[in-house]
Amino acid sequence: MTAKKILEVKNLNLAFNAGKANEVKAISNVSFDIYEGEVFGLVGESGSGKTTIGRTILKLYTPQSGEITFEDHNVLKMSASELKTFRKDAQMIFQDPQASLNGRMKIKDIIAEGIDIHHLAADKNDRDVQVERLLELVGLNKDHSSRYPYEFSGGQRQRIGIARALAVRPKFIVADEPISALDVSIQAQVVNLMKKLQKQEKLTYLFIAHDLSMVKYISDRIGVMHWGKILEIGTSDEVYGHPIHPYTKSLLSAIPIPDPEAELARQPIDYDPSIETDGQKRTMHEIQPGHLVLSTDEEAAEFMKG
Ligand SMILES: Nc1ncnc2c1ncn2[C@@H]1O[C@H](COP(=O)(O)OP(=O)(O)OP(=O)(O)O)[C@@H](O)[C@H]1O
Repeated sequence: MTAKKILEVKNLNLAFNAGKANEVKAISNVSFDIYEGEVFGLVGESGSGKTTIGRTILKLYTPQSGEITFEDHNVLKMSASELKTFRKDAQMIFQDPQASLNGRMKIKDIIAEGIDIHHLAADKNDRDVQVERLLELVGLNKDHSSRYPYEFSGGQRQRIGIARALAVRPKFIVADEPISALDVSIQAQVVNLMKKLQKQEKLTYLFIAHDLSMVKYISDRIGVMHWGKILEIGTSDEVYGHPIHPYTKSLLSAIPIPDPEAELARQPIDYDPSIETDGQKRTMHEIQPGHLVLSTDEEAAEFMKG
């Protein structure tokens, strides 16, 4: 991992329907950084705010407060030309490849949409060549470029979604639960492909997932979310090997173990969320180098002893 930050998120707050009776505080004071060339995994149960963070970073939602910096540019205050570059550099891979591909468009036109918008092809032939290269890159047959999405399986459609994201040669990708809609049998293939492409194309990912084993496998560092807050951040090995926050401990204790004997002995740990609702002020404390936990000063001192 290089030391240069590609993305900095500071004190981000976002509420849907702000000020109304149905207000939902989706992100509360969230801060984290992503370094160039790393995979940062965001895990947490459904509704914890993962998708909202991903979409806010890509400027699809506007937060009430906070800062987002991408390659030293303030994302929330970009000029039109900065925004155009940002829209090329930062891409998204969606959860449901079925819903995210326009069924009436040929694969080659879906993949080349960004190439056309950003004028990245010299001519029609160059466009075709680029699409063929992308199809091969994601493990699909280049002769299938004139087919339609319905002619492909779920896993193949997600490969098309990946090719579409890569077409504009991005630097950063928000992958929002890219495998959750796929058959378990092909989830690993798609994650392996994403991992290979990340290395090969020197990409940085924000990888959103609630499947903890996949996120551990692909991520360099992990942020654990609950109720709109990031509770713990650390390297995958640290967070999985030495979880500190009671919520992370509980989350990890719920993962089934493939070994039958170990599975029988597994003790799920209950979580008492009063640690989040007692009204005390909590900030991120570095308990171990690079391993941060949302806590009061007293809790942090206890965690450090532990
Ligand atoms: N457009 C919206 N309008 C109102 N509330 C929303 C909207 N989008 C999300 N929410 C709410 O914001 C909270 C966070 O949702 P979000 O989708 O970010 O969670 P998530 O962790 O990504 O969940 P999932 O894994 O189910 O996608 C939830 O309470 C959700 O109901």
